[in-house]
Amino acid sequence: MEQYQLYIGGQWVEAQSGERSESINPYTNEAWASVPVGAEADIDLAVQAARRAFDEGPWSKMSNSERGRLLIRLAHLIENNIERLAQIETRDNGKLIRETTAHLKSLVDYYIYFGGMADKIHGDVIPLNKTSVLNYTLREPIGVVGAITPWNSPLLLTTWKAAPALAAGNVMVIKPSSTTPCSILEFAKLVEEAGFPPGVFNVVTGPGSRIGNYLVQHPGVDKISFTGGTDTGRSLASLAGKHIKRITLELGGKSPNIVFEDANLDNAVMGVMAGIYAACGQTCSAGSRLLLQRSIYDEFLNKLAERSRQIKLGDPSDWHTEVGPLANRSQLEKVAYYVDIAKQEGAEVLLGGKRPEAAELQQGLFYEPTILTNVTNDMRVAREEIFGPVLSVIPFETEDEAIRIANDSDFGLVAGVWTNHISRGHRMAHAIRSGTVWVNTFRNANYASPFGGYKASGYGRENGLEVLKDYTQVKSVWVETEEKMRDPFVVG
Ligand SMILES: NC(=O)C1=CN([C@@H]2O[C@H](COP(=O)(O)OP(=O)(O)OC[C@H]3O[C@@H](n4cnc5c(N)ncnc54)[C@H](O)[C@@H]3O)[C@@H](O)[C@H]2O)C=CC1
Ligand SMILES: CN(C=O)/C=C(\CC(=O)O)C(=O)O
Repeated sequence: MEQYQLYIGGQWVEAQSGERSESINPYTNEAWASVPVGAEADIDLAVQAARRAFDEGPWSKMSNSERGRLLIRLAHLIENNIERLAQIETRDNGKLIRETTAHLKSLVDYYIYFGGMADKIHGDVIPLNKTSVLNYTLREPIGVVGAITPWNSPLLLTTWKAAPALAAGNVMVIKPSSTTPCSILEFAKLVEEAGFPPGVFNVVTGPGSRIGNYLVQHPGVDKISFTGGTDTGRSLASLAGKHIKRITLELGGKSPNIVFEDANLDNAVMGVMAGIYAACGQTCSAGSRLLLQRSIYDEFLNKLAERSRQIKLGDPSDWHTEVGPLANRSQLEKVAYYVDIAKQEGAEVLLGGKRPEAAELQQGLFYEPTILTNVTNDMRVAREEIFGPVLSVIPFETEDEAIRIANDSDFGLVAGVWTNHISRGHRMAHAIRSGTVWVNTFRNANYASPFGGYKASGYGRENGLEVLKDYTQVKSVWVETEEKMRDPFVVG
């Protein structure tokens, strides 16, 4: 059994309570690691360490270039540990080794990109119509960032916060999901090895409803960055509001994948599968509503169902596996619950809709790739995030109807559009109310391209230059060169 500790102030420590819990491998359904159960006292220690690091430690005295070099050194350490970290995340989360490895390779690029950005974050000199005054702006770090991260892609989604936050000069207290803490704790070992000063990067594991809440309300925390469910995001936003605390929210989705009759149907089949079966559907970017033009409805569904039946479920650490287990038992139960609701609402199960029967899949938290038909957009299964391999198929006749259905959602995270009519692709991209639209592709992400939601999918952006707005604050400096102060009773 692997043993982990909290990483606070550059030290590896037990939780103040001494309490520990086990992390479960969702493929074997067995405990494989033991981690501390942090509580409020541990958050206090981590925030104090982060505050000290930001307010008076060597980090605050470093040049931007020195901070950038640390991030680039971290990138190279990740590069030397890709296989080990990928195996740990696959063991902790059940994500395919082919995807955790791809994620880890991309993390190298993230830390190089933001390491290179660290000494290019600056303000402006403002040209005024007053010659006696010099006015310039500074773009400064916000301070202590509390990052609350989810279980579906722990290292990737923690990096989406840590790389820009550290590049901008902030310090961090990370609260990973209590169901998948291990890869983040392993990652903290590389942060330590890279030479980040004590207190710059702290990890406290434990129940989000207890210590995540506490972190949001902590007076020593200046900003919260959250990725997770919309319900949790909603309660955190209201908590942050009470404390006038900045918060960015990367929340859920119920995203449309829209296939027109003029699409390359074979590519669209792969794109729909990427949207709903990758990561076993456990991604905010899941294309969980297939909007299918009626003229190709039967032809496309037959192609999709035939390929879906061939999907290889199995051991996520096997490179040939295409869909692994769900990440935790409550997620498996949630998926099964929504399929039951769908049936009660009149949906029909074209494929899957149950746990697999194969003997070798009984131990793990598996659910069959599922296609639901006879779905209308007002059904719960078309309106609520399931976060599993469950596709709801909704037909449409015209482009306008497709736009109406796509936008008829509380969410607005991503959308896919499949058409060989390029002007239609652009029209759809402009008409759909979501933070990302993919045309003839699906589930692309990159360190240089901003990602985030419209509507109930959250606010703020991660990645790209855009993310700096969420990890810096602007100060305006005025310097008067006139000897004599002007009229004190009139604004300058
Ligand atoms: N948009 C996304 O990337 C994700 C969406 N989800 C959605 O959320 C649903 C619930 O999954 P959960 O694991 O419960 O996600 P969650 O949103 O509750 O958990 C995400 C993170 O928030 C923390 N957390 C939970 N409750 C909290 C609270 N009251 N205060 C502060 N932190 C809190 C958790 O410990 C975890 O670190 C999923 O079924 C899925 O629909 C879940 C994970 C990621
Ligand atoms: C952005 N995201 C939210 O859950 C998750 C990702 C990136 C993606 O799917 O595009 C992931 O889990 O890989």
